[in-house]
Amino acid sequence: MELPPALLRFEPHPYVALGAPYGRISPFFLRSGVVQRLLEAQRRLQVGDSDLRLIVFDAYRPIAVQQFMVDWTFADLVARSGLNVERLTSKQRLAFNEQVHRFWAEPSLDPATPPPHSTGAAVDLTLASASGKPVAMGGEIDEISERSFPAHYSKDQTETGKRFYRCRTLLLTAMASAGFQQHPEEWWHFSYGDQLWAFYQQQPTAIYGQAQLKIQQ
Ligand SMILES: C[C@@H](N)C(=O)N[C@H](C)C(=O)O
Ligand SMILES: [Zn+2]
Repeated sequence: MELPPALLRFEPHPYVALGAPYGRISPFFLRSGVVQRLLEAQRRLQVGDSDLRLIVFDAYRPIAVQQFMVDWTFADLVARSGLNVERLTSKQRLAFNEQVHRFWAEPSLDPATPPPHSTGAAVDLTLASASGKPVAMGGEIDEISERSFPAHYSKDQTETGKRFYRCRTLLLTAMASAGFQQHPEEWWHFSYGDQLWAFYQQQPTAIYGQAQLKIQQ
């Protein structure tokens, strides 16, 4: 189902804005059981601070979009390093690929290993103020750096570091209380019922495989 209005979303959607090939499929689709849990996570969050909300950055990702984002991230990393993508040595190519795949799942077409977001059970999100402004979390969503590790600020004793860590902990606590599993290296990525969730929650199998979406007319 599409995200209900009670849950905020980033608009324009960041990957649609980059030209990712969604066709007429919504990037804000999620399994209805996952949406119910997100609403529960937002309720739990607001018990502690009624001014805070969840804001969804990304949800459903067809495999063609996963491939597009892997390629886009690779090209972006190379460009930021000042190198030319056409002139990379195989060693350099391998090193950039490693960085990309530390944060992005393989766009696998094998139904036995669906990328998390292709299941409709994974969501990238953050906290927002009551007016919908994203809260500073000490790093951007999708940032390829150690700042993305959930515990990055855990030992930072500066006032800003402590604030970032407190906000990340608020997000994690609300999401975990509704049954979500956080990605071990991405503070913004959570899932309920996919393979990553099953692995860390010690469940025998995932609940959800790759989602087969019907295009909305
Ligand atoms: C990088 C981020 N947007 C993300 O979703 N990462 C996970 C691991 C994925 O690609 O499924
Ligand atoms: Zn994600």
